[in-house]
Amino acid sequence: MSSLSGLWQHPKGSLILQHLQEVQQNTDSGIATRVESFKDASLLNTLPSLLANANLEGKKGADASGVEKYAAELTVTAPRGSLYAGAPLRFEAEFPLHYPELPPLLSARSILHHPDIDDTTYELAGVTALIKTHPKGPLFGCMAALDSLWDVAAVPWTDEQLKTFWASHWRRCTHQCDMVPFSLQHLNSLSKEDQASHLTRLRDHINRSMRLEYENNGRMHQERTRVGQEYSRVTQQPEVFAAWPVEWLADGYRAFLEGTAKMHVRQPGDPPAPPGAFAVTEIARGVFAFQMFSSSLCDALVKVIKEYNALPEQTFPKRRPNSMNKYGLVLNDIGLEERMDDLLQWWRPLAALLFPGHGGPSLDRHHTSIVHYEEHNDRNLDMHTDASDITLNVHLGGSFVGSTLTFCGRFFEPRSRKEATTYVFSKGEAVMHLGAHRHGANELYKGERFNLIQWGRSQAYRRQHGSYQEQLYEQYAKRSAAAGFVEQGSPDPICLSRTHDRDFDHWSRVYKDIDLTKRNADAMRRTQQPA
Ligand SMILES: O=C(O)CCC(=O)C(=O)O
Ligand SMILES: [Fe+2]
Repeated sequence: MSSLSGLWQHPKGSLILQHLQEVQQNTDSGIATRVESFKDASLLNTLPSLLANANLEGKKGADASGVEKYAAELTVTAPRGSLYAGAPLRFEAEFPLHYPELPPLLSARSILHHPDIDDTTYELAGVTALIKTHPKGPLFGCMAALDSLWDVAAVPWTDEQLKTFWASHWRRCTHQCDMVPFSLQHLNSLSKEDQASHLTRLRDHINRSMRLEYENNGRMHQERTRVGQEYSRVTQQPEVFAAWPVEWLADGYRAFLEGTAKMHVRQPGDPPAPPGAFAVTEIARGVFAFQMFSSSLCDALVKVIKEYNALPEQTFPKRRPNSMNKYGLVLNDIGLEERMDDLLQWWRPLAALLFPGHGGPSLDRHHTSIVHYEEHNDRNLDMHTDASDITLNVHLGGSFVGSTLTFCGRFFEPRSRKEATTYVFSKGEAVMHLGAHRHGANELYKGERFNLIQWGRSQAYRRQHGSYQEQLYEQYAKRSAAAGFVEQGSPDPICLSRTHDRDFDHWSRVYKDIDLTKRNADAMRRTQQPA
């Protein structure tokens, strides 16, 4: 255990160790027993001890707001027979310099289905909460909230106290705790005896539902691991599963990454980039296009997609890439998560230059999928913003007519539903834009189109005040709070969204005589795509 402080060089190394040990003791008698006899629940509970024993290569740094911290990545292999056995699981631990005044942060780096892991922040709420960083303990997370629940019987609470309890402790709970505040409301009206039996029933209920949630998540994780492992065994494209050679990048992009070519950003209509430069075209304000993949990489990926789609659904399920497409694939789920991690490393340096203030330099998580448009399946994609900080969209190929991509404004700007630009991809070409940039794919008339979409996310950026995500949540909150909330101003017809705009019905009546597919025709005249 003592190796931790040595390797990590954190001035509070020994205190961290002590806390990790406490957590270990706590979990032995704590969560694990509460989730009666379900062995996989304890996987993450043992994480702190694994962490303490791990041979950590710590690094010192500062987060976006300048807080100095010590971070380390660790790999955990779950015991055989566990639902989490199989691929090693990667985690990240961060301890700020001013620990324990500032809390630590444990988060998953691998995609991992587990009730203690927050789906959007990847944080391990339960484990982090148990690390005692404050005299009273940072009581966030369901587990810690449960701890407080056991004290309730002894101290009858006023309504005001219950309200505060709810606001500070239950906010982050998953649905397993949904009925608890409701149930607590009645507590004060009961006799002492009834309170005790009420709490016992409540505890039983929570136990049962937590157990279910652990089991369901574990099974989901196990199934995902199985699919990835089996597919990587049967594929005819094993080279896509091994580390990708740099030759799979377009020459100019490779030279940029290797530091032998400088980036040259041009506007459409500007003279071409000087010879030897890496050319990036700003096709719309804040939307950048460049050649990224070689033709061989595009072809190899399309083969993977076609091959996987032809496999039986029962053994190789096909998950929808986003809430609006029915066809396509989530590459992270078919055994390519690690390759997609590598891909993120390949475009982060460019994102750092093009979007320094929007998480570009610190992209560290992703959701990666394939969109596939075909005459008889998905033919277009409604105007939308992405659940990403920055998106990379690479055109892999397919022979098609139509299927252009239109960009409007950015979510946080008053002109978010204006300024449309329509673009036609070439094979291997990538487009990079903010997730907040409104865009949509226009009608495909013939053939099929394949694109790889990587939604890049930055943990550090998301924790900063004022990120797009925060604005998005605020906007959603406003919408649900005020029935009848509508977007501001008149949209360009092309920027109207059926799925995202509350005033869609109104504007679609106003624009009923406008042929929205015309944007396709305009863009198509500029290209010579085969039918
Ligand atoms: O059709 C495209 O190329 C864009 C797809 C897209 O925007 C998405 O999947 O988020
Ligand atoms: Fe998108």
